[in-house]
Amino acid sequence: MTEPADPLHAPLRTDEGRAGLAALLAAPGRAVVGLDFDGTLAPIVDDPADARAHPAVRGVLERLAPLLGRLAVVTGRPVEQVVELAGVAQLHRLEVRGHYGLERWDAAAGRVVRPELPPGVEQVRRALPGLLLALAPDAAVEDKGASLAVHTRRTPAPEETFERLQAPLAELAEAHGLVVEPGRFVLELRPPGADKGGALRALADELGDPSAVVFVGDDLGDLAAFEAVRALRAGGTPGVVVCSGSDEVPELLQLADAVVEGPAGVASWLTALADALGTPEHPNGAPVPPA
Ligand SMILES: O=P(O)(O)OC[C@H]1O[C@H](O[C@H]2O[C@H](CO)[C@@H](O)[C@H](O)[C@H]2O)[C@H](O)[C@@H](O)[C@@H]1O
Repeated sequence: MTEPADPLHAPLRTDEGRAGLAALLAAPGRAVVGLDFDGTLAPIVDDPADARAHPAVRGVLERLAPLLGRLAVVTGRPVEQVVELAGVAQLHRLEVRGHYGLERWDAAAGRVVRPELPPGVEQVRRALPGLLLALAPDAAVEDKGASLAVHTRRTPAPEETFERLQAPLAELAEAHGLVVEPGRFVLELRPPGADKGGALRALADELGDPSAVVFVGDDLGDLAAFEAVRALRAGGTPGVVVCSGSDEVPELLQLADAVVEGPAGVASWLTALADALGTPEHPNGAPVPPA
């Protein structure tokens, strides 16, 4: 496939999205950019432990972080895991919000800030093996500390197993004060009270009067952030919603201002953004790497 002439603007198909990008380019130092991890920065793989950021991601985050008001990975994973899988441990000014905004990396203190977990997490941890043994013994549990994710991708019938587990896992979660977060062949039982929309709004509030708010995501758990961008737009803050497109979550495609082709497309779009911010109109542009 040939690259579009203007890879930054070409994917945008709405006037609101174009206005959001223009506002970001006009004042990048007051812009917020939030990025999901799995399926957006990292290609989807069968085993969550094998997920790694697309090879171009670390470099482009390094270029963008000093140019933007806030650049953050907003993920359903624990903070430390994403810092490791994205290879961004030393990355100055990159923020990471984990567990759908429940926890955050405090770079200054060098530690993760997280609230005390509700007892329901431990109760579900104990009850889950018995329930899965009866209903879907080949489903895999990813214990994320603050939540338990049940994956069906590696079962012989991923979709069917996912559907079979939906109601019983919702009941189990509810009985212990948790909620179910559905995703790409995953049902995650997690504490209530946080979502990616809240995490994105918190980043915008902390910055104060952002010039633009952008979110890039691929999955149902990103919808709250998509909605937050729309709500901010309704309140007068320009914004852009970008979907990392996949056949697995077609419902997101119509909800975005731009659709790019998975994590490779996201990396190219972010690179085009970094390139645009590195032009003479933006004297604070990215440093030129040594030859
Ligand atoms: O908010 P995210 O950063 O997108 O995290 C959401 C879930 O992503 C992971 O699962 C997904 O990616 C796996 C690795 O590619 C894949 O095997 C799985 O099918 C996907 O659902 C992660 O394992 C979950 O814990 C996250 O909640």
